[in-house]
Amino acid sequence: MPELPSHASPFYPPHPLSASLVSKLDLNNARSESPPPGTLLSPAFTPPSTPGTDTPALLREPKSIPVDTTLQKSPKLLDRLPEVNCVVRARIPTVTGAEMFLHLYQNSEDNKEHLAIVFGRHIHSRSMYAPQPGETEKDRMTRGAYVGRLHPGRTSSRFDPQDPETSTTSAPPSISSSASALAAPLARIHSECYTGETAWSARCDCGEQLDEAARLMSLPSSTGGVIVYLRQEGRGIGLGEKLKAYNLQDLGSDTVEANLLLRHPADARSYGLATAILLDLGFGGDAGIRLLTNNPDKVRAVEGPNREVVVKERVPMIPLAWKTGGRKGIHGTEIEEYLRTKIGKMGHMIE
Ligand SMILES: Nc1nc2c(ncn2[C@@H]2O[C@H](COP(=O)(O)OP(=O)(O)OP(=O)(O)O)[C@@H](O)[C@H]2O)c(=O)[nH]1
Repeated sequence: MPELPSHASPFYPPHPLSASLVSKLDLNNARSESPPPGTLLSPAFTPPSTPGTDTPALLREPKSIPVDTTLQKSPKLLDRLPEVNCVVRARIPTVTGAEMFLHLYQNSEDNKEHLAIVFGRHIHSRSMYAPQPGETEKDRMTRGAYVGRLHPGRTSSRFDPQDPETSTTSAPPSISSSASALAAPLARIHSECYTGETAWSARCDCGEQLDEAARLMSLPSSTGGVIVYLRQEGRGIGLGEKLKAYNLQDLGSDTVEANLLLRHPADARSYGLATAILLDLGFGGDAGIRLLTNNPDKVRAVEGPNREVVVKERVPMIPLAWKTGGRKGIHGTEIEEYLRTKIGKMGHMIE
């Protein structure tokens, strides 16, 4: 096996045929005179909105409610936060035109790929920027540990002569040192929902909430923010068990009863990983965050055992159908029942 750079994947060494294939197909210079047939179009060219449907084009900052969690009964939290390490980061131009940086984390608790979806170039992961032994500048840029923007020919991860913002600093700016960070930054802790975010389910509003969080964090007036995307599908019970819960719901149970019938807690999630990721991204300390949620348990739990992160304000996530008087958003008996159970049995604060 040839010597590979430290960033090379252990599983996929470059295939000798790949270079000749690229030149044969002339992929780098592909220019088509006529549009490609519909059958060849990537889904990326078809409807850009996620199953949550689009949210209204309001350019206002969201309304938020001051929060004082010291008055709240503390939920059961781990004594210590888990360790997290951002192993790779990349810029993603999105279908709405906004740009975000996807951060992929490893952690000391499980083997899942938890993510942080970061809006704003001033928000940086500390673990990502820490130097690694023996790495080259190319290695650093390949794993995403650079300031500013990558472009062909760039040689330094720390300075970019083409970008004055990077040329005078050796460390990435932090969110707290950013002059524009007057309002507490927005944060959402989002739990994975394959059905609602990918498979067009109208049983829940998860896809819609993800869209709305991203929209708010990319408003021109926004100071940016982060969506911590935790892989705790089905409120922590996993997709297989959630699908069983759906069948029990079709047989007459609500979402809480279905979990209990399957011998799971009503909600099996925890948020220590989210707290640790927020800290890694510089969201700790008294400056606080504005948390996008309706879930009262989440508000205190996200702060961590010693209030390492402070939730200053809560931004309610109002279902789009309610906000638009039924003109947009998800409709149906299932979503109504789902929201009714969240309010009635789980105490969600959906005004
Ligand atoms: N067990 C179970 N999980 C569900 C069901 N519908 C959605 N989920 C999961 O619920 C999680 C989202 O939680 P919600 O209760 O909708 O909202 P929340 O995160 O507690 O609160 P918000 O921050 O206000 O969104 C995701 O992991 C979904 O996969 C269901 O019928 N049963």
